[in-house]
Amino acid sequence: MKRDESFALFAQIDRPLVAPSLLSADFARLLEDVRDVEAKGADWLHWDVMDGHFVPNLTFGPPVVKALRRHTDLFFDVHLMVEAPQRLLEAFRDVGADAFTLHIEADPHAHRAIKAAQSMGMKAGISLNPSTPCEAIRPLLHEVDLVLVMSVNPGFGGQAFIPWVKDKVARIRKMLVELGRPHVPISVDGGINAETGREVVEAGATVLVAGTYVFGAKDRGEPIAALKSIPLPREGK
Ligand SMILES: O=C(CO)[C@@H](O)[C@H](O)COP(=O)(O)O
Ligand SMILES: [Fe+2]
Repeated sequence: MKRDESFALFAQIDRPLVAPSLLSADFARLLEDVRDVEAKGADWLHWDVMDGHFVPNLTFGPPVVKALRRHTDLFFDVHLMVEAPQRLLEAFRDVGADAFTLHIEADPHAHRAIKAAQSMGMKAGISLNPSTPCEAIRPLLHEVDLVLVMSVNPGFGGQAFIPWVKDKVARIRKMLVELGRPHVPISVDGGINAETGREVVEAGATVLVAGTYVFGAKDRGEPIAALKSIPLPREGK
């Protein structure tokens, strides 16, 4: 799916979008892995940016995004697990990030950062850790373009899905419906496979981020197709 198509589609889609998480790709073959998942039907690319402070891990930053931006027209979904994420707005805009998603726990001025990201032409997302209550993001639901619900504690790939996060997805979808914004995408991130993917889609998710499940497969086309075959619940169900 091309960069400029994906957000216009949320009011019409009947299946979730699939965002392979590059954290589980082979960093020595990043371009080959990106080309592979693109050819096999990935809708977005999910970038886990970590600073060693907000989470106890370090990954990649704008230079790596820039290097791959030249090779693909996929939508770049940037998940910032960093403190003070607003410092990085320009840097990620300049290298071609499409969505800038910050953690509510990382920024007491999250609303300012969201408005700034949008004014720079990026989609703005808000993310919350498993133990952060949904209420913490409620005021922002009026204005965000994307909600990223963590279904593991952020920092690492390959962790087990936390099942009670499904209730949070359902609560956030209900809040969005009540606000008259039913098509705002909810993305779920952590421990996603065909089974957990189905569960979160039933709860209201419309984007599935998957690292280990996609990049750990011999043929990445199989997990991508399995996630894309999950039907979205019909409206009014
Ligand atoms: O943001 C994160 C981890 O902090 C994720 O995007 C992971 O990369 C998902 O990996 P899997 O749980 O699917 O292996
Ligand atoms: Fe992520």
